[in-house]
Amino acid sequence: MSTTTQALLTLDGVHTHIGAYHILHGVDLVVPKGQLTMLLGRNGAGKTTTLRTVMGLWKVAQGRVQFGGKSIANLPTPQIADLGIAYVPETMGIFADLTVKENMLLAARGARRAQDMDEARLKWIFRLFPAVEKFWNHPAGKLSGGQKQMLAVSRAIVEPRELLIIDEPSKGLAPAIINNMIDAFAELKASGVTILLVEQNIHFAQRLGDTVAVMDNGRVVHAGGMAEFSADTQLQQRLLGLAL
Ligand SMILES: Nc1ncnc2c1ncn2[C@@H]1O[C@H](COP(=O)(O)OP(=O)(O)OP(=O)(O)O)[C@@H](O)[C@H]1O
Repeated sequence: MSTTTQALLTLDGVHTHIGAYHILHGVDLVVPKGQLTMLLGRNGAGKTTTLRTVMGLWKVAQGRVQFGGKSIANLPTPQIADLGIAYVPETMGIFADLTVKENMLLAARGARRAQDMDEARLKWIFRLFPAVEKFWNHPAGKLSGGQKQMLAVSRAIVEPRELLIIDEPSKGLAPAIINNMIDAFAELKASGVTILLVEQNIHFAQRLGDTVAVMDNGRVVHAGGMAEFSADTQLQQRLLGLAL
């Protein structure tokens, strides 16, 4: 990372316990402003726990979490969200029985009707994710996996947010849908949003990521530029166990 790049989110020696288990063992992570950071690592490395800890869904037992220079460790989750962080969990948080429109209205605080939502923003979301417009009045539970993921991201950006945190957006999606997703994230980033993604799909990660952090056993064991990481297949093999 260049020294002129400003960090938007910083984790410093973060430890998290879940019940009796010590899961994060001193996570150091820097998410530079305006960039797309990929958080990679084998199953069980601690990626989801790291995201949940940032969002205040797990308690920070030790260490610092700073967003825009302000300490957010152990603030209540709604307060963390209000500071400008949107989080899309792996479960996506969609209400299956409600329509796409109702799901969007619930995400837009204070909006009771579609007319109350920022029209220009909604048009921009429709352009990024046409399925959201196409299935506007359909129950969200009827959408395909890819469309649900697009709805989940649309809900996260229905109001301007500085940082978007998404857990495995490409999971279970067909390659063609993943390509649409890549284009949408690239455009989101171009709009100035900082993005932190957890990924298992290395090709998705390589095509989108500016920076990369790799976790293993509750720690970040590698951090740097995605271009360098992409070029170093031995490093990928060692850290992710990928077949060459
Ligand atoms: N609610 C929980 N109770 C007990 N252990 C948990 C809980 N959630 C996660 N863990 C454990 O914490 C460790 C890290 O899990 P985490 O979900 O953060 O990993 P991950 O890197 O996101 O993996 P994956 O890619 O499989 O989602 C794992 O060993 C997991 O079993």
